[in-house]
Amino acid sequence: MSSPFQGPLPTYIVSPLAVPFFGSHRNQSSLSRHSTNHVFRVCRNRHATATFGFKSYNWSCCQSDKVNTFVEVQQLLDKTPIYLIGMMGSGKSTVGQYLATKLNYSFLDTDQLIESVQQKKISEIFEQCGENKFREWESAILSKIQPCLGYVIATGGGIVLKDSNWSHLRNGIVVFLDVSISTIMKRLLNDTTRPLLQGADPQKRLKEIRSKRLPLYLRADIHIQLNDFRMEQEFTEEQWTALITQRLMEFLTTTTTTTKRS
Ligand SMILES: Nc1ncnc2c1ncn2[C@@H]1O[C@H](COP(=O)(O)OP(=O)(O)OP(=O)(O)O)[C@@H](O)[C@H]1O
Ligand SMILES: O=C(O)C1=C[C@@H](O)[C@@H](O)[C@H](O)C1
Repeated sequence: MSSPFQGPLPTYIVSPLAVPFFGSHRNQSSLSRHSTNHVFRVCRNRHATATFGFKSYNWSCCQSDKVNTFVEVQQLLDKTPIYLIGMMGSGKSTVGQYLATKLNYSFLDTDQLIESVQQKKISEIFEQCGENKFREWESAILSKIQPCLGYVIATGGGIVLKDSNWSHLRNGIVVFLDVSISTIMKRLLNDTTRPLLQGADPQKRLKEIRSKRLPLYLRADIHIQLNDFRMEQEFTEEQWTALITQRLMEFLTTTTTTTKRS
């Protein structure tokens, strides 16, 4: 595979690379990971889940507990990276930046890194180099940034396609932002930057892509689906962030278990 890293790396790529590998030094109150058998053991004993139970969640309760929740989640996370996955237009970049700020994390976006390193827009890369080359560069970027403690990482919509990418994603907590096709269509109406949607029938294409990828997206640790709330209007970035934080809290505090991750 040819490397996308030609010449000096931008400083925001270099700094995360200096971060030591995540895992072995971590203590019992956070996450420990055994990369060989893909077992992810989470020690979860810090919280009463009932307080933040998914089903009983409501926004007024969230408002009063919000500050404490962000602090608690930060402590429990102990800088564990958070990878956002999902279809193009699901809001990974938009929500990811907001989430990072709230958790006192930094933010990276694999699409932006590829564009920055290649000095080309994604649409130009697809056109001039082809999708396969883009996927190679995407994997290379992911492997370079994978030890990023304290980062929220918005990934490209197709990152889930390669099995080898999952070995990197598994270094953190993987969150699937699941947004309906109609919402994506509304958001990306007239968008010209997503090369896979430039054909005659973008809605049909989105449906095809989603049904092919859904089993892969569902490998995430946390699945957040807008329809769970039967709401028709869009969630704001702030609401998404509160929701993700609440689901992270649940993930990190549920009774101690050993969970198989495929
Ligand atoms: N919660 C939201 N409410 C309304 N619009 C949103 C929301 N989140 C994102 N958007 C809009 O949807 C579009 C796509 O969002 P964004 O680029 O964050 O998606 P993405 O998942 O990172 O997409 P890609 O994988 O293609 O990079 C943007 O125009 C953004 O402003
Ligand atoms: O879903 C996809 O395959 C893509 C999503 C975007 O994030 C970009 O990575 C690119 O447009 C391809």
